[in-house]
Amino acid sequence: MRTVEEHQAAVAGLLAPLPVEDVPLAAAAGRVLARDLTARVALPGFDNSAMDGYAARHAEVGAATAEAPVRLPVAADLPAGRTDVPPLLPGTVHRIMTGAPVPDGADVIVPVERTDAGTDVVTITSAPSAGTHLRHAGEDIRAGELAMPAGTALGAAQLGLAAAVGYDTVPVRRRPRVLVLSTGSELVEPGRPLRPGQIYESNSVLLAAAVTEAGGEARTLHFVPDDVEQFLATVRAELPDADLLVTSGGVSAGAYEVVKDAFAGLGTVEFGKVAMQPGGPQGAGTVDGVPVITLPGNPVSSFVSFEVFVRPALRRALGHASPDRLRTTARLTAPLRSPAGRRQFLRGRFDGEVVDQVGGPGSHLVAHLARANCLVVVPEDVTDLPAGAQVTVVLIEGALQ
Ligand SMILES: Nc1nc2c(c(=O)[nH]1)N[C@H]1C(S)=C(S)[C@@H](COP(=O)(O)OP(=O)(O)OC[C@H]3O[C@@H](n4cnc5c(N)ncnc54)[C@H](O)[C@@H]3O)O[C@H]1N2
Ligand code: MOO
Ligand SMILES: [Mg+2]
Repeated sequence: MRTVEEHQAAVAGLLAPLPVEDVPLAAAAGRVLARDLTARVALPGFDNSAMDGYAARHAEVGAATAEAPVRLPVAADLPAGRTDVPPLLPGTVHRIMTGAPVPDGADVIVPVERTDAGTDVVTITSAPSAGTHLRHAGEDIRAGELAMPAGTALGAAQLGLAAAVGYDTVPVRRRPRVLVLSTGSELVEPGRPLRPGQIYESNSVLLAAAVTEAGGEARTLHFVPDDVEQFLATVRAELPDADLLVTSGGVSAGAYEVVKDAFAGLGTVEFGKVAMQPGGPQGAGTVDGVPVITLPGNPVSSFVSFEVFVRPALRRALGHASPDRLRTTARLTAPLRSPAGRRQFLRGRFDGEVVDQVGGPGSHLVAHLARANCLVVVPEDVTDLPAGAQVTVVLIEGALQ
């Protein structure tokens, strides 16, 4: 039996880093920076005002009070965007807006609230200390400095920074094209009538969403019954254009294990057990040179297997600096038991401090899975944990990451 780490390594080894492409910023949310990005300009690009008010010399306005105000002529008006900024001559102020360049000679911005807002002559009734409300060129980042290293996940803030330092496109790795194919003669398309013994097919949509969430491009093939010919015909038609095929079902010990049977004499897919629960039966390898990962069919097994094996491999291929989910520790609200020799990935609800187990260990408990926001990891050598014990939790809900 393989360890979780051994199978993770086998799966990760199937997927090479994807080619790099330049993508417009507006289309780059959720992508991963493939190369270091250096700042093309400093931020701020020039000394500028943090407030609407008056650029002044502190020596001339610092003593102003309501009883003894300072009155000075307004020599220039500096809206944001003004590119020709005259220097500040002694005995004058410039009216200035937030973001406008600070004129040479000014060493303080007096906010408009501390004045009578005059446009020709201004009366200043108090002034902040020297240097106040000035934003200095390069204090955020200097030109030529590393803005973001390769591997940075591009969210809102990161894309904002890329634009602010002068990029209209970013180099990112191509999204992996992932085929999703579920198997099972009991499966029926959701929305159709069910006959006794049939169930709605749910792994396709679950796995495709997981692929998308991991940064891949999912292509869902219509599920097939436990029929080797039909399975292989479907796979063969689509495989050449894919970076990865993920299947669900048909890999255990039954008489109709379609995935196992179909790949038995084909390619390099090896089937075996991994010391974990759920997600025991697994397979991985290549078919016609294309990586194939075969997940067990129980919905919770499929989900957990994707989390543990497929997601990190996809994120590595995408160049993510952090292929793993956020994990932390939590205290159990109730005792739990776990089989020896297998790492358990129980479903839990974590509130930032303690974790409740959600449902039992059964890998068919899909309603309970949907209520969980974390996986509770119980190591292979731990069989009993009392209430209050510290456990590792892996956060699986977007909102908590
Ligand atoms: N004798 C043994 N039986 C089983 C073993 C074992 O070691 N010895 N392992 C069990 C474990 S653990 C798992 S997990 C499952 C894995 O089975 P398969 O990968 O072969 O999957 P199936 O048999 O096709 O289905 C299992 C289960 O999941 C339901 N299912 C499958 N696909 C879907 C889908 N697309 N949408 C919704 N539900 C699906 C299916 O109806 C079955 O109930 O094997 C155990 N058995
Ligand atoms: O491995 Mo199965 O995935 O325990 O239910
Ligand atoms: Mg089976």
